Amino acid sequence: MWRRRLGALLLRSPPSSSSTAASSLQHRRHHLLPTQEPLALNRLARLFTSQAGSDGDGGHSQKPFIAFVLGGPGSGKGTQCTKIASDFGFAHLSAGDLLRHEIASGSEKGELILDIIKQGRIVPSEITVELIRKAMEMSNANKVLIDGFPRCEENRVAFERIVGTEPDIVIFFDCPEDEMVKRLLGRNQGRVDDNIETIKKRLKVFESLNIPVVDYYSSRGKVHKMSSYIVVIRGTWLANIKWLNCCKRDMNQGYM
Ligand SMILES: Nc1ncnc2c1ncn2[C@@H]1O[C@H](COP(=O)(O)OP(=O)(O)OP(=O)(O)O)[C@@H](O)[C@H]1O
Ligand SMILES: O=c1ccn([C@@H]2O[C@H](COP(=O)(O)O)[C@@H](O)[C@H]2O)c(=O)[nH]1
Ligand SMILES: [Mg+2]
Repeated sequence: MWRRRLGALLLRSPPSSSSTAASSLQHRRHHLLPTQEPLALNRLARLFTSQAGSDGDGGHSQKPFIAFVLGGPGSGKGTQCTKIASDFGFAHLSAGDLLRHEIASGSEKGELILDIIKQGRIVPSEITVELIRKAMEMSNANKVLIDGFPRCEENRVAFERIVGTEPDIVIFFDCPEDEMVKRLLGRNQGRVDDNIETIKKRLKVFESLNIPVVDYYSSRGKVHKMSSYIVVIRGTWLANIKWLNCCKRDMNQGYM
């Protein structure tokens, strides 16, 4: 009963088909793996609370449990990571936020980073990996979500070489392009890259450079593909009605 009420609360209006800048972009779906249904999502929740060292005591010498969180721009990585971090006790390290902090520090590196972010390109691996490595060390956490990294194969190789480990899992938020554009244009956080020109570039970079990283980890059985329409409430993943309808349609079309 409570689930049904929550489902109703999560009901959102269907996407508008108006001729926004978003609608000119193709709606693409990635078919690397089937998107997981709600019960399967809760297996991930169990993984977080069992295998992921939840009984650790913080100050430890063991390698932390690492989850890379990937997805296109605006797919909801930051939003979901905030919830996962508070529900499951993960440290949340956003690569984009670390880069923005570096810009805010006024360093010389920050100027280079700002220029790259404005163009929707990828910051050199040594810079990003070093920021992540330091943040991991400072957090001293035994469970870490690394949000929005690695962006490309070169990032991935640099992380594995410098930090000396692979992620335990990769969470991939699958989101249609028109939804991502709509979310980014409505985000309203004053980000220099939330404008349609940069968004188009970020989407191209995502398709050409980030998807190969997801493919690589898929081939190693590490990817948990999730719908970007899910929400996490008190440790339980719930799908909203719009996503369930989307799944039904996909099943009818033989996608799942
Ligand atoms: N499930 C959702 N339904 C609707 N809007 C959402 C959902 N998840 C996140 N949003 C909104 O979409 C916008 C983008 O979300 P978020 O910042 O989490 O994305 P992101 O993947 O971290 O993006 P970026 O790669 O640009 O950092 C935010 O305004 C957020 O509130
Ligand atoms: O590993 C990374 C992460 C981010 N960038 C650059 O920052 C922006 C914004 O990142 P978000 O994750 O969307 O906050 C991204 O478009 C890249 O330009 C990066 O180079 N490497
Ligand atoms: Mg983000």
